[in-house]
Amino acid sequence: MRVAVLGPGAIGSLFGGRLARSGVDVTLVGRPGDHVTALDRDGLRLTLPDGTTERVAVDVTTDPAGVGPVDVVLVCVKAYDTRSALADATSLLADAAVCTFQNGLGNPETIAEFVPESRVLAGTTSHGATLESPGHVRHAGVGDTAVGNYFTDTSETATALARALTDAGIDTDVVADAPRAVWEKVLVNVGINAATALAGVPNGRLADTDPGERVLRRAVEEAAAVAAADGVELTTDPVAAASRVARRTAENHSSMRQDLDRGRKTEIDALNGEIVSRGREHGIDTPVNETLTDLVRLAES
Ligand SMILES: NC(=O)c1ccc[n+]([C@@H]2O[C@H](COP(=O)([O-])OP(=O)(O)OC[C@H]3O[C@@H](n4cnc5c(N)ncnc54)[C@H](OP(=O)(O)O)[C@@H]3O)[C@@H](O)[C@H]2O)c1
Ligand SMILES: CC(C)(CO)[C@@H](O)C(=O)[O-]
Repeated sequence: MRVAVLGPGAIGSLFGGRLARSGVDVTLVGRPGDHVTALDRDGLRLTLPDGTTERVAVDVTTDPAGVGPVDVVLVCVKAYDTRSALADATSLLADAAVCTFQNGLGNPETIAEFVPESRVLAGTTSHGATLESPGHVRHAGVGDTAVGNYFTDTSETATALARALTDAGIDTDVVADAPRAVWEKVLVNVGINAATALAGVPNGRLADTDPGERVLRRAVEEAAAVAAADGVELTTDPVAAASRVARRTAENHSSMRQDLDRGRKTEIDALNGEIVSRGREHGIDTPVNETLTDLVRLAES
């Protein structure tokens, strides 16, 4: 299997590095900058959850046209970069299945603007990765990963990708209902990310304080109503699931909190923002998500 990783940041470098280390033919496709320069010069420095660091030789380029045909493109840019990254990399998409491991809603639909729906895969991952410095990524936390076809029945490519990731040390399940998997992760992020970013608290405060618990519950309940209207049948209680993740990651600073703290753009539009716009389409009021979205946009501005 030939793989291209579009967006070799934290999660893209982790997945790409693990695949390369296990012998898969993988090319990281990034934007010019210090990180890509360091990857090209020194390989990837990957610090593992046990604290050890290894160096992995990786093929990296800023020129998608030079990569040649691939079987799978892993889309690992932030949600707000999906469309422009794919538009810059159409040469990679001729025959490839394109798989998103991004957080948020709307990524598979954006990918489907570039390839037929039968080639759109979507996954979720609870692994945690952090870009420590150019060329250096820390695998901060181990978690579950799932992948499946988003619009059609499970393809051989989805199964082969799950096997390749599992062989590379990223245990990956094939899911028949990828939209549900994506939504279930979104419901966790909708409950945790904006609230922790705005309040400046670690995730655990949303499970062990009354105001935190209230904001999480209201945001997730609104989003679950939108999921139901979107035709998604949840298999778990989404509020309990989000609270469980908040407790399990009690000391973590959510990705949105880190983004706001560092003055970076957040993925609010693909998370709570998408709940608000889909809610409007279905005639469902989402005042808590609307307020969280407005406040994060205000903080970003
Ligand atoms: N990190 C995690 O632990 C984790 C876990 C689960 C899910 N996710 C999801 O995975 C996605 C990526 O997150 P991340 O933390 O890995 O973000 P990140 O570290 O910011 O990585 C994104 C990478 O994409 C690159 N990029 C942007 N536009 C590009 C383009 N046109 N062509 C090529 N590369 C491009 C960026 O390059 P520049 O350096 O030039 O900006 C950056 O290297 C997000 O949706 C996130 O929610 C992350
Ligand atoms: C699970 C999660 C909320 C833990 O911090 C993570 O997905 C994040 O920060 O985006």
